[in-house]
Amino acid sequence: MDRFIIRGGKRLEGEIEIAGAKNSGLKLMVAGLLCPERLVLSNVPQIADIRTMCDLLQRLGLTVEPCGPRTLSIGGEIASIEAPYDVVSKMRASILVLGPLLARRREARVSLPGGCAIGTRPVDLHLKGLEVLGAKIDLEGGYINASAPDGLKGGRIILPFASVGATENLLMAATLADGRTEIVNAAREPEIEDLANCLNAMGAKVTGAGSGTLVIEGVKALHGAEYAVMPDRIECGTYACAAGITGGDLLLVGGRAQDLGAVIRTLEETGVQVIEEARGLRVRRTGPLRGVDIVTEPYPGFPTDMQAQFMAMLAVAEGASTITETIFENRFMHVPELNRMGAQIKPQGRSVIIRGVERLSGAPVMATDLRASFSLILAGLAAEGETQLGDIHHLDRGYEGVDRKLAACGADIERVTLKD
Ligand SMILES: CC(=O)N[C@H]1[C@@H](OP(=O)(O)OP(=O)(O)OC[C@H]2O[C@@H](n3ccc(=O)[nH]c3=O)[C@H](O)[C@@H]2O)O[C@H](CO)[C@@H](O)[C@@H]1O
Ligand SMILES: C=C(OP(=O)(O)O)C(=O)O
Repeated sequence: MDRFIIRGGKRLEGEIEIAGAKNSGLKLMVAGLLCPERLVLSNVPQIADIRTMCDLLQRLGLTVEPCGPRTLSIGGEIASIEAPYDVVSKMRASILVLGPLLARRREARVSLPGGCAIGTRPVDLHLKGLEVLGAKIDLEGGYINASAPDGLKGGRIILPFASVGATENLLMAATLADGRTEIVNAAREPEIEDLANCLNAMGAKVTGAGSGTLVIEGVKALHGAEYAVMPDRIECGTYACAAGITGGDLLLVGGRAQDLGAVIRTLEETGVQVIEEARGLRVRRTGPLRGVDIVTEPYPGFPTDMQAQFMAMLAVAEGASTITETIFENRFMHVPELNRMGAQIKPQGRSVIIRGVERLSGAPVMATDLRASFSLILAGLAAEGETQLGDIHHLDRGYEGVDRKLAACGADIERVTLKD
């Protein structure tokens, strides 16, 4: 079991290369199911979730091969329509194979993903939307059995909540449906636009990405394409918090302000400067950190995936802050761990009240999910003394080379492997 040992108190300065987005790359890989020709994806991050998706696509019969630095070639025929429990339980994004399998093979058997550390995370909106497109769905033995013997038919789907995953599943399914599909109240996250652009490069007819209403004119077949995964806006926001909490100065190479509006506004409110440069975003802090109030919302609001990282930063800001989490019902698992490091954070229902403290102190802490893990690293970077972070497999799911990237900018962090 690996863990990180962080000795805090170092100011970060230098450059960090932002990787391709986990939350886009995974979906673009799934799009490879929509045609037998090669989909060549570049700027794919080197993280555990991408390896899990390689495994799942291979189990479905596709060939997934590296063909250059950070480049994957995906192709071949679907040989199995079953996404088994052991993969889906590792990574919830596996549910996204449901729509493409139905579109291509007219049947699919996908394990129900179940909840995780941040919430119950049902998939009812995915299933209801596929029913509008003509699929018949049965749940049995923990599996979704779906079929559309006459093929999927275009339809008008109104999502009661702008779910990212449901939008992506339905969008992919609709590309090969017969006729026109409209997805109303579609999610507007930049990753949806990335997926729509990739699907269009494969011959799909998708318009309206980013507007809240997606219109998809079904086509008979898609073809191979080459596409570059967008930069990871959450990784970029996370390292921006590392500059903020350490009073540092980082150039986040490849970071794009266009995807980070609410995050940048909030950084500036806390006293962290963000400057767009030709190669990316420069983030620095020279004055004090100030408390702010944050409410997580669907894009273009403040992202839930940045909530834990801001909480670490606000734990050492001047004055009081509040954070209200509206997307997931249980995304405060990092609170007790931050409090063990000396933070003063009080949960109250869906909100927390944070009273900024002058300093945190290093402690052994455990990660509970991906972003919570990084909030503990951020706290460790600012704390006095040594922080030991265990359970870092959560972090490996979505962040590439954390110790390498941080150490290159002056952090005292090492990854150690403990023998049992
Ligand atoms: C792999 C990936 O891209 N993950 C992201 C994706 O997750 P994911 O696609 O799971 O997020 P959703 O937008 O679907 O979920 C948001 C909320 O809607 C609820 N819901 C969702 C679907 C459904 O059928 N029924 C239902 O009730 C969920 O339980 C959750 O409370 O978007 C989230 C919200 O920006 C991000 O935090 C995740 O990092
Ligand atoms: C919640 C996240 O991912 P997932 O949906 O894969 O659990 C995340 O990226 O913060």
